[in-house]
Amino acid sequence: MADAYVAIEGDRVIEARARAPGTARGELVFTTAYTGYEESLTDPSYEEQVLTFSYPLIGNYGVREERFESDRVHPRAAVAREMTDDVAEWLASEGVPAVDHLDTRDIVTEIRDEGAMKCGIAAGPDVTEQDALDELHECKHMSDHTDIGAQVSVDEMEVHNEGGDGATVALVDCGAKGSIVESLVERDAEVHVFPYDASEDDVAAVDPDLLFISNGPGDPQNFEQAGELVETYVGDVPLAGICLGQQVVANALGGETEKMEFGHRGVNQPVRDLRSNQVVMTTQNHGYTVADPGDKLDVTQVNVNDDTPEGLENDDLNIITRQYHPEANPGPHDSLGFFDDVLGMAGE
Ligand SMILES: NC(=O)CC[C@H](N)C(=O)O
Repeated sequence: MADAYVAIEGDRVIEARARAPGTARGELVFTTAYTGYEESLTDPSYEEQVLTFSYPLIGNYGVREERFESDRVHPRAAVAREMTDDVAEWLASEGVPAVDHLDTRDIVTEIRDEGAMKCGIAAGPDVTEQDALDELHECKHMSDHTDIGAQVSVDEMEVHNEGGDGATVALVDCGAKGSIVESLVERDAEVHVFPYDASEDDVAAVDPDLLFISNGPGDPQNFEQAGELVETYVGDVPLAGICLGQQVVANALGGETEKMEFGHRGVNQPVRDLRSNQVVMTTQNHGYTVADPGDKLDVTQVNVNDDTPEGLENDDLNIITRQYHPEANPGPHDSLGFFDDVLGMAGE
C-alpha cells in the first residue's frame, strides 16, 4: 500500500513509497545524470525544486561528505525509482522528504511533454493524497521566489586561500558550488566569497583582479544586485560567470533571459565551440537560458541539441561566461580549462 504521494499539475496524484518522511513542494525537474547524486543533492541551484533522478538506482556507492557541494541538501524533496537506505537515511536526517517505487519514466515523460511543473509531495505513515495536493496548491512559480539568493548565499564575506600567489577573485555567491571555489584555489587564487547582495563598496575594498558571478537557483532576474556589480565593473575588471552567472552577466549588459520548457540537467550535454568546432561533453543544471545576448557579448559556444547559448565572450572587455558547469562534480572534466582562461584574463 502506498505511504507517499506525488501531486503534479492538473491535480494528478502518483502513488509511491516513503523513504524519508515529510511534506514538501517545489518545481518538479529531472536529471539524467547516472552518477553524482551526492553532488546534485547538495548543489544550491536545486533550491525550491523537487529533483527526480531518471537513472533507476540512486545510492549504490554510499554517501560521503567529501563529495558534497555545500553543507546541506537543497532540493525540497527527492524522487527515484529505487533509492538505497544510505541515501534515504541521509535525506531523512536532513529533513528532506524522499520517495521511490514509482515510475520515474512516467514523470520524465510528463515533464518533457508539459514542461517543468509545480508539485507537492507527502511521505510517511500518516499522510494522505490530500496532503500532497495541498502542497501542490501552495507551490509558487520559480520566478516568484524573488529573494531566493538569501536562502543560499553566505551571510558575510569569506576568504579562501588568503595570501595565495595568484589572482584576487571576487566571487559573488548566488548559491556557489564548493567545486567552483576549489577550482580557483587550486590555481592559487585568493578567493573572496561575497554575499549575493554585496555592494560596490564591499567588492571595491578587496580590489579584485576578476569579478566572478556564481551559479545559483531560480530566476536570474531576481539577482539585481549582482547585475549592478557587473554594470559597475565591466571594462575595468575582467568578468566571469557560470550558469546563473552567465545569465546575470547577459541581463546586466543589455541581453535577456527566458524560462526554458524543462531545461538541461545531466552530465552528457554536448556543447560545440563555434571557433574551434570542437564538441565537449558538459555537466548542466539550468531551467533558464539567455534568449538574447545583447550587443556586447558574442555567443561562442552552443548546445548541440537545441542551439541555446552555452558560452558568451567579449575579448576587448575581458568577459568569459559558461551556461554549463566547467567545474563538473558530477560530470566530465573536459572543460576545466575554463578556470585557466578566466584567470588568464586576470593576468595569471
Ligand atoms: N545551475 C545554475 O546556476 C542554474 C541557473 C538558473 N537557476 C537556472 O535554472 O537556469
